[in-house]
Amino acid sequence: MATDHQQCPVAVIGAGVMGTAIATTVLGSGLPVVLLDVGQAELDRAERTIEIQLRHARMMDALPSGRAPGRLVTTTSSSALAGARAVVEAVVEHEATKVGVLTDVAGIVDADTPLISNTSGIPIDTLADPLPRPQQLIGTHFMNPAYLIDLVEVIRGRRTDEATVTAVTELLAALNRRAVVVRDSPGFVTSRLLHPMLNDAARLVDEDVATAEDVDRLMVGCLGHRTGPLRTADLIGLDNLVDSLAALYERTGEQRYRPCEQLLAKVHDGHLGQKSGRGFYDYREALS
Ligand SMILES: NC(=O)c1ccc[n+]([C@@H]2O[C@H](COP(=O)([O-])OP(=O)(O)OC[C@H]3O[C@@H](n4cnc5c(N)ncnc54)[C@H](O)[C@@H]3O)[C@@H](O)[C@H]2O)c1
Repeated sequence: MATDHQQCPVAVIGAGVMGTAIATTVLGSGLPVVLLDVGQAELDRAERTIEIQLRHARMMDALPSGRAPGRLVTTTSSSALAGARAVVEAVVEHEATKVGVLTDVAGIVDADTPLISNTSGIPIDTLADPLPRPQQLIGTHFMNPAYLIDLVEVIRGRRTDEATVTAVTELLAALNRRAVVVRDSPGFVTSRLLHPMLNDAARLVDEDVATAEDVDRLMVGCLGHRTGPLRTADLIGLDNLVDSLAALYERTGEQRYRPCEQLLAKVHDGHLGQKSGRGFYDYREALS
């Protein structure tokens, strides 16, 4: 009997900030997920976080209504991804790691399975280059928190084919997500605009022009930002922000992308933002 591909799980690789939130979005839409990470501890934490995020998403009316959550399977073995409907790669923002993961999974899933990277800014064409089927790679830049934000930046690589674009926009529609499709370029649209702004905000604190609180208060109160750039940086994860800026700097040579000392020092000290309990702000009480 032929398998109905729509009923097959969505594979999510990487159970960090984004992989967990993407898994919540898919599960909350009633679709099954197989979530892979290299560490069991990350998977255990993700399972607990998904429970909380599902409740939060329902409270905020952010997911399709009237659907029972899909089934979650967690694994450290990539062979468990065989038969996936689509693969979403959400591992760290390092080109070699992403290419390794995508190459491995391309050899495991069916030949027509779309491969999706959630990279913040590494060009899709660069990631596609070493793959056996580069036409099946596409970028979906889910924003954080993915289970609350219904718009997704979709990046069509130079070689991404029409079937992949269609399969991925259909999948996003099943998640009640709207897509804006853009062309490939370092940082695409959102990271190219947002990341240097976050870097500059950290630089202002570095130069003692203003405190983190005052930078954010000005951006919220005067310019209508929702939370301010430094709270946003803490939400993203300062390690990921540094990696994303470094990836953009490496590809463009533009100084505005060079991670500033303030960010590098915080990452060096393990102050990664919300996920570690401290960043520009202190979250330890909320986490305890
Ligand atoms: N954090 C954000 O706000 C945000 C927003 C949009 C896009 N992104 C992008 O999403 C991706 C993931 O970012 P994140 O913030 O979730 O990172 P993270 O550091 O929170 O999580 C990364 C996860 O990947 C896992 N991992 C590393 N190597 C792996 C491998 N070989 N196989 C399987 N798992 C592996 C790690 O154990 C970790 O759990 C990055 O490309 C990032 O740039 C992040």
